Amino acid sequence: MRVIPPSELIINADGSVFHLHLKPGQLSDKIILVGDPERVSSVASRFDSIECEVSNREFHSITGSFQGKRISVVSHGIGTDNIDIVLNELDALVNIDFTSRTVKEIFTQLTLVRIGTSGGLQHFVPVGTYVAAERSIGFDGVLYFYANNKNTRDVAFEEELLRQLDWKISEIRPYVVAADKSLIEQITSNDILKGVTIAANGFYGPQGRELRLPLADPELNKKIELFNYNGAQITNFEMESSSLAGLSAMMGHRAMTVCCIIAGRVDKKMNTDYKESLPILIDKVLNRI
Ligand SMILES: O=P(O)(O)O[C@H]1O[C@H](CO)[C@@H](O)[C@H]1O
Ligand SMILES: O=c1cc[nH]c(=O)[nH]1
Repeated sequence: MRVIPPSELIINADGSVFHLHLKPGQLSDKIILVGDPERVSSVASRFDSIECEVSNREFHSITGSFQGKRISVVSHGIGTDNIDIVLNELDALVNIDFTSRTVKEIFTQLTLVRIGTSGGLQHFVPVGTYVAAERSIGFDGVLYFYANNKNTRDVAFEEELLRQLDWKISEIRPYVVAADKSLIEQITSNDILKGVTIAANGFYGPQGRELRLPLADPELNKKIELFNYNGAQITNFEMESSSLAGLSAMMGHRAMTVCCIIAGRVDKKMNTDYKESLPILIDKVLNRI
């Protein structure tokens, strides 16, 4: 059996995992992920009891009980690269024996729902809408570093994307992955829109925002808005759903992202008071996970 060396799976002196500072046993198999460390407290404020709370860098975790369900809420910060850290460490906490440093014989499946904020890309996705990423388009490259990533990707969708967007940023090839189908059904019910979400590798240029630096392809967002693949249109921008869905599928976990639209990129509207509309989405997810 392969023993994973200390430099590859880094375990802190207190027995916790390197970045998250969580110890095996402190994590539930039902996990709510959020970007903002403060949002962790907002989710946990609805818990009936708190079992543990741990914080390191942007990673803030609370495990507790909500209406008889043991749930962990973990913040991941911003970006798909952070998801690589969080997913690998969450998976290690349940599927690797920290004493023997070997992969456990019995697999534990995690259910992960990311609750985020997002920019809307269609008139039918105005500020205030809740959108689940049934499919994600990754502008990042995280998935490409893992073997057999092609088995998880929708290559036909990717090729159509390159064609319809007349893709000019040749140094990057966007990839397409699906969220867990059964989890999408469980969480969306009939009051959350199922969409196609772009996980951009930045908030400004990669989402078509031009401040001082000109864009490599100023027409890209227009083409994104017009894209249509067998009736599916691209609904929104955020920054993590692709690597979350892709890595989870490769590891055998159930994962999805649901976002509250706070920026209307088509009609240029912005809701800076989104901290009002997120609690409603948090309650929906807590009740359905
Ligand atoms: O509100 P969160 O969960 O952080 O999600 C969105 O907001 C951040 C950018 O402002 C990115 O992380 C993006 O994915
Ligand atoms: O426009 C937006 C709003 C929130 N998060 C994003 O990534 N983009």
